[in-house]
Amino acid sequence: MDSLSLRPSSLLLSAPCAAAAAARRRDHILPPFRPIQQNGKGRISLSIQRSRGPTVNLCQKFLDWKYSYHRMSHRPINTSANASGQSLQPETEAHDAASIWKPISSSLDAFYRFSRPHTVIGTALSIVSVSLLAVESMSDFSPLFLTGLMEAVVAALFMNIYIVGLNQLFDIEIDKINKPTLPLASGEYSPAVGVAIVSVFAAMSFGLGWAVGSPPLFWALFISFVLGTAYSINLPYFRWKRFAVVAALCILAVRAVIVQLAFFLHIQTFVFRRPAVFSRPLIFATAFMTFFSVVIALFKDIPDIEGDRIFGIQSFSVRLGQNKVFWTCVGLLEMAYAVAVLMGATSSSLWSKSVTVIGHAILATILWNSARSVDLTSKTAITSFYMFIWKLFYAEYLLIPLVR
Ligand SMILES: CC(C)=CCC/C(C)=C/CC/C(C)=C/CC/C(C)=C/COP(=O)(O)OP(=O)(O)O
Ligand SMILES: O=C(O)Cc1cc(O)ccc1O
Repeated sequence: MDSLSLRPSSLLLSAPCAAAAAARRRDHILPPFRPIQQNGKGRISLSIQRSRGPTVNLCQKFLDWKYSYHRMSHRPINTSANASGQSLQPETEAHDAASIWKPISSSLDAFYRFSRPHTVIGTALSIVSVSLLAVESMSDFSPLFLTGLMEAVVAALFMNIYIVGLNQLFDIEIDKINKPTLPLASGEYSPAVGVAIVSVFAAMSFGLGWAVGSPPLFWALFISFVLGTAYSINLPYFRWKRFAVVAALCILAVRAVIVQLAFFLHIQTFVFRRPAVFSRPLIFATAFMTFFSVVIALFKDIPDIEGDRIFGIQSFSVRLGQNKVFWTCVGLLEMAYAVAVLMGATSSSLWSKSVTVIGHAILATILWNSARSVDLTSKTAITSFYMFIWKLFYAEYLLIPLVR
């Protein structure tokens, strides 16, 4: 099973050939190779495709050198006995410790990449932040609140890992071009391992959601599961990521509506047993995150134009061009900051007014200055700006509990 019944609808070139050509054009320092494979002897081997041009030979030489250097630097030096013949052993022990630690650290590293940490941080921060909107006084910081919050965060993170993991399972071939370091695309995880991880995380999320017994929490998990599945899965009428507007609506529904409303309701009605009241900061958070979700949905595809085009994903960047989408995203975020400044200015609380106005004005300025210096011809520069947008997303959730 190479990827889960992925059938690119508009293949102009044969996928492996196109992948090799695309990889050659990428501004990654990577040779045009097929996925990294473990050859069973612990050595990483790369199966080079078709032509072996000078770049490939250079890369192969570099990798051979790196491998032999790696082996040399790990070769144990015999210090098992000193001059008087006494046994020393530390090198063997150090070698054993390294051979135990290395696979553990590389599995942790692969799982870290598989979990798409920028989305995990966003989910955790957003749920903590909207939960704080339900806090009315210091006495609300009770073990009851902390338990309810922890349950919601953990269940949502499990679902987050299911959603992003399922996406990688159905995108193995696309990610070989767009995101070759993801563990399914690189071959570090087999599809069977991917299926096992996503199944376990979906089950743990629903198990926890069910055990907690909070209707808003359970529905939040269920709707996110349905939308996350429909977004990626390759079945008739699904794989909504192919349609730019529907794909953006899925992300908007979860990140703007469900996260704000359902997680607030979980704390407000299930944990605190208070009536549902949609306060000004909650409405602000939902409106602001509507802008932000659209920006994330649009922006995440800007660096991926190559693979998306080959596999028939009609993203906005594929249809309109990277430059247009980039500046639309910057414009949308600047508009959201302008609305936030205006809304802060109308606050009746002086400290909240100051924090909201000044905080958003600073973020808007930083965004503008950073956007102007991005080299739109470099995939690395666009990707790093995308990660900067996630940092603005985190910063927003630090400001939201201060909005009154
Ligand atoms: C459970 C809760 C409340 C939150 C989960 C938080 C998440 C993951 C929200 C996103 C909702 C959603 C429907 C996401 C689908 C988006 C997805 C998996 C995008 C990846 O899209 P690609 O275009 O394949 O991007 P990459 O190339 O970066 O993989
Ligand atoms: O989480 C999200 O809001 C969308 C998303 C963005 C991304 O860069 C990778 C995965 C993903 O789900």
